[in-house]
Amino acid sequence: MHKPLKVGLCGLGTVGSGTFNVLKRNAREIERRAGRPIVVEHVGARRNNPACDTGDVRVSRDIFDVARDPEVDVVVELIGGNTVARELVLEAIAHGKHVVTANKALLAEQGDEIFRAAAEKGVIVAYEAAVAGGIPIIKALREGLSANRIEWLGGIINGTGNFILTHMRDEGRSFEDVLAEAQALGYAEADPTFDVEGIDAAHKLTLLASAAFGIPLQFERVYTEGISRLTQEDITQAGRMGYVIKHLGIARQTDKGIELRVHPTLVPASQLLASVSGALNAVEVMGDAVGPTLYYGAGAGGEETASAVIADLIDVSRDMAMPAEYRTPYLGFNAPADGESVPVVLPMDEVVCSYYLRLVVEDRPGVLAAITAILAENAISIESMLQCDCSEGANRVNIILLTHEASEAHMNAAIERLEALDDVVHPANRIRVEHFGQARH
Ligand SMILES: NC(=O)C1=CN([C@@H]2O[C@H](COP(=O)(O)OP(=O)(O)OC[C@H]3O[C@@H](n4cnc5c(N)ncnc54)[C@H](O)[C@@H]3O)[C@@H](O)[C@H]2O)C=CC1
Ligand SMILES: N[C@@H](CC=O)C(=O)O
Ligand code: NA
Repeated sequence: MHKPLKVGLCGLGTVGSGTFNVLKRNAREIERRAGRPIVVEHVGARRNNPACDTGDVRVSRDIFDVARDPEVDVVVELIGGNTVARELVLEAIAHGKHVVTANKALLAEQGDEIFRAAAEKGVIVAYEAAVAGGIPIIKALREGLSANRIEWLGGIINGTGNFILTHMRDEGRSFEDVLAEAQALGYAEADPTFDVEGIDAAHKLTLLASAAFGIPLQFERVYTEGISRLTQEDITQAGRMGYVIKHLGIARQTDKGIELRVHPTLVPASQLLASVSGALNAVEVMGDAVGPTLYYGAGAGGEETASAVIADLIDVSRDMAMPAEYRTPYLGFNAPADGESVPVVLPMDEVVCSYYLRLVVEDRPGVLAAITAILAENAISIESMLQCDCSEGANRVNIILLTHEASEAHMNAAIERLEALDDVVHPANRIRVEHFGQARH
């Protein structure tokens, strides 16, 4: 029989305990796939986790003992964050270990350093679990779709955010109440502002965009807006107009550069993405040869994410004996040839899309004319408009507009002038609109 692959498992929280348990439960199946047993040799954990019986496996309180253990072939980093986790991963690499991680914050922000160190040592760094949890989207982009020029991808890549929006819409529950439930279920990041302010989705989009377009990791260039300012009123009004509000990550190749953006988005209720509920994720990818493809499933959760961690372990087991230059590149592409350029990220001001705008206004003659004049002066044409009651009293109404495509710069300029009107009583609620797959003008 082949020698087992010996795993050093660091972090025994939601994903760590899920990984331990699935490795144990499906040991026979995994062994037949990997061609040898995959066994946990050494666990690094601050404390035991009642969800997981480590039996006679060696457990150290100091995770660096795991990274330095000569018996360990591959270190699985599941502690999260990007301080100690960075040191742990670099230490493991320095000791010649392969690494599997679910840590998108670490790779999106410090991936350059980590992949460079790994390349120098000839070790694998695998991260399927870092994007969309159990959905094999990194595998799809790096391998399954590798014949294609990717035109765009977009999707729901934060389970906590989608869980919150789903329950706010379907049950009218408050943001705080649903967030607390997502935390209790183990979906949220240690700091849940990463989920609700879009940072976690921006980390994931950074990794997706590099794997899709062969561009460097550029987390700092992702335009990032979260869901914390969305109102129940907008969720309801969008529904009345035939849309669902989803928090999306979008990366699109255009003639001028690559759009990289994360924000709440109106999606037509008839589209598949609109019906993705709860902590589920879905990513749609458009390849020039294959056309649209859709990847759907669990984006968060212990065993769900463990599924991707273990798939990476099986890949490590198969590929570690292969010369490094024949393995799948970390981000799916080899470095560009000398003199070959890669596309740049498009500044947000130059992004073009359609918009939903909700203005709360004093119900006085002339207000509508003033609004439409400002939009026209900024080259923004209106697709449809709705005036309806608002909850702020009889003298105030909601004006809701859907626009045709306009540039972000024009929309920003228009909003500034709209908000300066005496009769507009609040900052405008602006939500971008996407019709994936339909021709753009
Ligand atoms: N929870 C989920 O659904 C998903 C999580 N991830 C990622 O997986 C990673 C782990 O997430 P969770 O399991 O949810 O977190 P968690 O908070 O449940 O578990 C992390 C564990 O690491 C331990 N830990 C932290 N620092 C340590 C140290 N210095 N020494 C020893 N132990 C230490 C903590 O005590 C905790 O038990 C994160 O990078 C997260 O972003 C990725 C996909 C889904
Ligand atoms: N907090 C994340 C966990 C998975 O990456 C999420 O909610 O999606
Ligand atoms: Na994944």
